[in-house]
Amino acid sequence: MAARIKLDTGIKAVPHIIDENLRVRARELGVHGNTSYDCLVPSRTTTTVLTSTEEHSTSSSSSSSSSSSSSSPRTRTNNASPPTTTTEVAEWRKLVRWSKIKRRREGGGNGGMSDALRRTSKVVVFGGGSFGTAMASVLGQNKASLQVVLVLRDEALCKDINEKCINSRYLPDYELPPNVSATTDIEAAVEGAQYAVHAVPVQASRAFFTKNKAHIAPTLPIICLSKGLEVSSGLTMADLIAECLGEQQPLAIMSGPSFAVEVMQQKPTSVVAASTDVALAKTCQQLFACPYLRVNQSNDVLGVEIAGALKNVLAIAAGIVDGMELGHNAMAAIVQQGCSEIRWLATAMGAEPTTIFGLAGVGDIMLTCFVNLSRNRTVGVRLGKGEKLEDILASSSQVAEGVATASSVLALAQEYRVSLPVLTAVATVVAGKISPREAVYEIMMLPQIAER
Ligand SMILES: NC(=O)C1=CN([C@@H]2O[C@H](COP(=O)(O)OP(=O)(O)OC[C@H]3O[C@@H](n4cnc5c(N)ncnc54)[C@H](O)[C@@H]3O)[C@@H](O)[C@H]2O)C=CC1
Ligand SMILES: O=C(CO)COP(=O)(O)O
Repeated sequence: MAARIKLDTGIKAVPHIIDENLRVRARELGVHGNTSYDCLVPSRTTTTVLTSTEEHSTSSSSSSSSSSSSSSPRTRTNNASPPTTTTEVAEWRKLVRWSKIKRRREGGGNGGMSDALRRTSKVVVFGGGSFGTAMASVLGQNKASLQVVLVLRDEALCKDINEKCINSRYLPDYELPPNVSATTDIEAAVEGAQYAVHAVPVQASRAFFTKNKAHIAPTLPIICLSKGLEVSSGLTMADLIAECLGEQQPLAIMSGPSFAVEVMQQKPTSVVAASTDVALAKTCQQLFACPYLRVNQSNDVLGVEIAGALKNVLAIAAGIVDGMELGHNAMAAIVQQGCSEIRWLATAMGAEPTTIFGLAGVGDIMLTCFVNLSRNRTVGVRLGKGEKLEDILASSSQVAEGVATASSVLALAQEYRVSLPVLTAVATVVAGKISPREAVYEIMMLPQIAER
């Protein structure tokens, strides 16, 4: 008997990751008669439980005959009686039991300490702005004996962090764990570090790596949090890091909907760690995951990076719509169009469409486009209200990566021959060539098209 897996909890690959130990354990738990333990995962429609034979015959009949609608899973679900409370509770318990077994086996994340965390004694964090500080704080909390060292440029801020356990410039309301410290001495900071977390803004990253290359061992894995494209080259952070430090540098990109302040408040958050090195992506999961932070894993580095960079540009568009008080219909239309444009460009570049629907894509797009905590959205709101970009940027001490990234998007659109009306409009507004009002008018006047 095999339940269809529909639940979107980030554990979609459940049948593949349940190994023999879990099969044995599942038998102990009284899950009978299965060669597959898919049944440990509840289906969204709890009534659609097909046997392997039924499932096979259903799929073959639907491929051979389109007229036999009575045998389609949809019809059968509709005809089935509604689930009883008992069924739901039983299904829920199966999920919880599966989760407990899995956690006990792997450790970390939601309880015990993971292997990666156990064998790590020091992590260095490049950049102590809001996000570098927030993620350093997660690491510090995950293991009390872990040394977490922030590399900053400002001695006074280092003193503050070391003496008061507070980053008074970026996150003044939150206390940092005592094992998080700060220094301006990168050489001392990287000494003995097993991982480096990079949270310097994209446009400052080349200068940072070029200046400090001599101190960064070619084997030191870099876990990059920065989201954007370098203006001068159009490069993603993965390409920029490879260019600055060499192709051999181990690298993972972490991205997804994660406001620094909510991470500090320990509010439930999910991100994705992408690397071509599966072991490194898993290490990111093990280092950062905790009861309030889920870390999915991916090997689509390009997709995660393009989605993370472009969502900041789209957030400026969403902000403009709000600043101009164009209404909810306009907001939904512009954000949907932006999602399509990001998918068109990313897939033309070789990214997986599923990544665009994942945490780094639609997940972060929803957060950044709809929530006022976003600095990129705030830039858009103020542009939409008629403020000048120079004044907006001058009044903020924090980075809004979408402003710089916008111009790189146009070069990519030309290179990959993809038309991106909304993202192009943002780039042109940011460049001061048209007003937000003109941009909106022209977007509305574009020819009517088929959806794709
Ligand atoms: N703040 C957030 O909620 C999130 C931010 N991010 C990304 O993380 C990256 C960093 O963002 P934040 O920490 O928010 O930025 P921030 O503006 O709060 O801080 C930037 C940090 O980088 C340092 N920095 C700036 N220029 C530098 C240079 N030339 N050399 C060395 N250090 C330099 C600053 O001193 C500061 O410590 C960005 O790419 C952002 O998109 C990603 C997820 C969430
Ligand atoms: O990337 C972010 C949240 O995931 C932060 O977005 P902003 O840089 O727009 O604040």
